[in-house]
Amino acid sequence: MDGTEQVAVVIDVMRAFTTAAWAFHRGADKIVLAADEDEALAIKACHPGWLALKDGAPVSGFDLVNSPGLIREADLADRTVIQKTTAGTVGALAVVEAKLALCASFVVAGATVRALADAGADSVTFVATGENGRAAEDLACAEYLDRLLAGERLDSGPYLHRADTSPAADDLRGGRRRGAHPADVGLCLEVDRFDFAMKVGLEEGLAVLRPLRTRPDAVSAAHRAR
Ligand SMILES: O=C(O)[C@H](CS(=O)(=O)O)OP(=O)(O)O
Ligand SMILES: [Mg+2]
Repeated sequence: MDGTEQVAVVIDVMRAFTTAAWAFHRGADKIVLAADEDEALAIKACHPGWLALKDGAPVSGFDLVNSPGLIREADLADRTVIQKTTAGTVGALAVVEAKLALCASFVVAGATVRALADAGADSVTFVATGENGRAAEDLACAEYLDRLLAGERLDSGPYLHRADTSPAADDLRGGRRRGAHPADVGLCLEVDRFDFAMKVGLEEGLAVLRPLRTRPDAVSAAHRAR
């Protein structure tokens, strides 16, 4: 795609963009997305006071883990977090130059759709990040967002069920993912837990994720115009 023309929504339900939303809720000012562990640590070295977060088991040099259940206990007031994960942050970096790039999960679903409507987006590319784009929880969230954007009144139940029965959820419950909290799956399935979308863009050479407040009536206004 021509990155500068497109609107992209990058989805990682379990767990990058559920964790990111919780980080903002806990006060984070911004989240810098890093391509890998080395880059995350290099960015941290240049910015004393910034906190580094990665997926997997806790590792020396990193301050936080990619787990909503753990992040919800953290005091991140006015802090900058550098996030590196296997799937979500990699997907976001791939579309960071798009005209509008949002990072999404179920916890910011409604706000994401409002942000798209607010921007007048009539063509949206959804990017499922898990399992090379085949992750059931990400595809369920993408379909949910797409149908909401089309103006359908939806029961989230069937979409959440697909995510709840996904291999990722099974791995988390079974303790096969490192750096996890028992509440992680449940926290990833809280639809509209937060009222902000999350927008990523380039700032001084860094990919920066920030909360994006939306107009509550944006979707209904967009539908009236169709
Ligand atoms: O932290 C996660 O859930 C995954 C990595 S792993 O499968 O647990 O190793 O990363 P994400 O990019 O959030 O899907
Ligand atoms: Mg994932």
